[in-house]
Amino acid sequence: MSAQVINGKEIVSAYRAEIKEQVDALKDRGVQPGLAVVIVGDDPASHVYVRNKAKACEEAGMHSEVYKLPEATPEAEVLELIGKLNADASIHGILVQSPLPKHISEERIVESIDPLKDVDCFHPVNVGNLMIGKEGPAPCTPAGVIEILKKIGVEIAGKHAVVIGRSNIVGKPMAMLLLREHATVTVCHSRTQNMEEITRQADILVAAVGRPKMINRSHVKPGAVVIDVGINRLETGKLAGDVDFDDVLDTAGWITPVPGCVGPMTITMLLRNTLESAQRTAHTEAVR
Ligand SMILES: Nc1nc(=O)c2c([nH]1)NC[C@@H]1CN(c3ccc(C(=O)N[C@@H](CCC(=O)O)C(=O)O)cc3)C=[N+]21
Repeated sequence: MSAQVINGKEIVSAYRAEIKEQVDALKDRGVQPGLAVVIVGDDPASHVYVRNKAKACEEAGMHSEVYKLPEATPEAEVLELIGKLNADASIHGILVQSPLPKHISEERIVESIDPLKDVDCFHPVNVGNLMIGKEGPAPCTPAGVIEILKKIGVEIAGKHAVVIGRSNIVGKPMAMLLLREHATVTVCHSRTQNMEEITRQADILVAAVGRPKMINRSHVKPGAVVIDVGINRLETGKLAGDVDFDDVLDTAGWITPVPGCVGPMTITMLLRNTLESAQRTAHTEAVR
């Protein structure tokens, strides 16, 4: 038996159509959601992603601004720009693309963003709110994974979900969102012993390691849902996930392709977070 390959394109386009409807409804009330993306330096991959984000915004009827700053920009200048964007009523979401040049502190940058405009959900206030289950944004990649699981109709509650990776942007918030959905959650990482034994217990396996094709059939329980968060550019120029897709195909029950699933879904969640931020602003203004 072969796994069902999750149709990312279909899920993404349906989701974005729903977002666009809500954007149109908000525009009728005089508010156009706006996203500002700040990119410092000239990492080619970052520029591709930033272009994709701006394009997705425009297609959804949102306003988008991209600030491309040279590699040598002093941190103070980036902070000044963020200060302006924080105060700009036409901007509801601010995203500072990582990685940043070494002379700039990611921590100071993230903490300077107004938590209400933090559509990445990287600000400590939003990370804390996520931990205690408060309303607000969720980080785009893990939020996208949850939406994918819901769209294919797999039950999360009570299932064993194993997350491989413990980064602040994917692994940790992923575990938290799965817990919110009532999964039993295990987090594996580079120091985990007998990892295959653990991952083979997973009903839902999320790979967020950042190493191409590391996960193969020996890690996967027959019939498991395998979600591949990895986006690794190979020397050939091709993209590879963290999962060895061909090897796992006959074992998994469901599997996400790379490219074409978690990546575009991440951008879709960025649109959702920006929309919701704009909706909250519109609501606050209406009740004032
Ligand atoms: N502050 C910040 N927030 C981020 O969300 C953020 C970031 N910095 N830095 C970089 C990573 C990476 N990331 C991707 C988003 C979409 C695709 C995507 O759409 N990928 C396509 C392929 C695109 C291609 O061909 O390269 C796909 O998987 O099908 C990839 C990567 C967001 N990131």
